[in-house]
Amino acid sequence: MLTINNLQKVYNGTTVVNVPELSIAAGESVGLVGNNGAGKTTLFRMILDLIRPSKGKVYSKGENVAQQEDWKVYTGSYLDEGFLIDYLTTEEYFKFIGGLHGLSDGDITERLLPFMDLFNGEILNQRKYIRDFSKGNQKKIGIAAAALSNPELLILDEPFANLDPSSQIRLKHLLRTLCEQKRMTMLISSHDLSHVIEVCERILILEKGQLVQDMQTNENTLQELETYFTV
Ligand SMILES: Nc1ncnc2c1ncn2[C@@H]1O[C@H](COP(=O)(O)OP(=O)(O)OP(=O)(O)O)[C@@H](O)[C@H]1O
Repeated sequence: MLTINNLQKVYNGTTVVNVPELSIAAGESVGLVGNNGAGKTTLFRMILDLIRPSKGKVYSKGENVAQQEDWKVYTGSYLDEGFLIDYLTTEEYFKFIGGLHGLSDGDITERLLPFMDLFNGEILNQRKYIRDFSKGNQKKIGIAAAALSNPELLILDEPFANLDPSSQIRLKHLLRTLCEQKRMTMLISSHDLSHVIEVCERILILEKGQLVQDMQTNENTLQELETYFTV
């Protein structure tokens, strides 16, 4: 599904991402972990062609994301509030995103049903603009919009951050369901080691822009990660 070749990003003479090679197969759920400034968001931004690499290429289903457009149809993503449209209500925003994918109002309502637990009665029919929601609720809106089209590839940057504990647990179950039932390929970054290993079958550790570990999740992974990050 995704292939990265010799990818580098350099800012002011400092290499902040340097990934010689990475392949993510269709249907895989991959968690990206790493300390602040490790380069997770920069890597996601290059995968989504939001910033251009200093060197190297990202291929989605064999297509260079910087040169072609087809990948946009089957890719859902939410990195930050910049993905939202602040002056719309939630309903208007979902309708806008759904419209890009040819979804009817009925389709949108149906696609949002699995999110109702996560929404906790605070997202729909609130008669307020997206800019007036809390950071956590904005994140819920963004994640739901990213998943609305049932994308083959879903990319989320720190989906658990800013969510209360109940919402984190609901989101964890929801993401697992999307992986298992829809066979979505998922790439998520997280500072929450226990949540990310419960959602993802493969974990990548990024340190100073380099992928230093690539492991399949098993019963020892949490302990291994905790040991790794204990300095
Ligand atoms: N536009 C930019 N100009 C200069 N340096 C940048 C820019 N964007 C990111 N960086 C630097 O690149 C490095 C990687 O940042 P990035 O945000 O990708 O890390 P991260 O792993 O997502 O961090 P966090 O966990 O804190 O969100 C950091 O040192 C950051 O300061």
